Amino acid sequence: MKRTVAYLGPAGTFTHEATRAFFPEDDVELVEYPSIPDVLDAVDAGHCHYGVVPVENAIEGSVVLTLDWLIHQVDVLIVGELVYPIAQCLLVHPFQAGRSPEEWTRVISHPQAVAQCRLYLREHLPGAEVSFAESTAEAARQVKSRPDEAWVAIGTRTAGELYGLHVLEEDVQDHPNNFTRFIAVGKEPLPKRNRDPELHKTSILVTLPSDYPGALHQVLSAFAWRQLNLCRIESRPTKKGLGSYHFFIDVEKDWDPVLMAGAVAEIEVLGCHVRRLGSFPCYRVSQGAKPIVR
Ligand SMILES: O=C(O)C(=O)Cc1ccccc1
Repeated sequence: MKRTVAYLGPAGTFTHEATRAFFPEDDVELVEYPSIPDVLDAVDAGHCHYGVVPVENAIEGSVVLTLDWLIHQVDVLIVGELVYPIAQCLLVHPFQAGRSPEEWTRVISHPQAVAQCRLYLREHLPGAEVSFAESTAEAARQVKSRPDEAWVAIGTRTAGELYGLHVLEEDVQDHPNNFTRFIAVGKEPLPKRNRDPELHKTSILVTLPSDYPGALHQVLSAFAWRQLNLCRIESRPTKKGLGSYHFFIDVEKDWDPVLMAGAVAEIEVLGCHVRRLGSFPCYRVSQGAKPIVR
């Protein structure tokens, strides 16, 4: 039976490219979903074996919809990570391609993509109104559906090819070295893979019992004295009141019954609630690599 993988679609999103790079095998069927919550729900409900969503971008930071949906709405494991290069392109309908910069009336994209190009848009398309779409390829589809409008989508070169749009400009993000971290989620860990990962990580979600001086310091020291390297810590509101947070903590270590289990047990003794989000292999695609979407 083919394994199914849900991704933030439609075809031609950055997530689509990242999903293909993470699952290049022929016996994997990719299934598009229109939003990040739809991908996570599809995996949680057992409609797909795995799902891929963006979680963090080098310019814009966390994709908070992904983090919050993981915390509050679904019970899935993080089973893998892929860091993928992001080159934002301006895509326009071929009928409109001859316009000058001040004539574009609307820019459409996913909020993360818009945020990665804020300086560029202020300088080069100041007259354009911004509107948001659930994904970059959805924005491309909207531009394609209105040949009479001077609209611009921000997205992948692949979307330009798939939807027959003209690539007006490439690499319009405000900073070079633009990468997004994508996670693969599932109900079960991935079977052993034949590609060696760059490293393994463990993600946990820690909720402090109450706020007292040094509470977070105590949590962090459980990792520090075991020489466990933390590569990310991110707080999100518990939604129960201002000043109350969950902490996402990524540790550069696969799960093990001594060091990792010991650190988690120590944090639990402090009265914290700890949810294990997964231990997983991490991969990276370098800048300039050709997408393998098909
Ligand atoms: O995958 C996409 O195309 C998205 O719309 C989400 C996104 C946006 C910008 C960078 C990475 C992922």
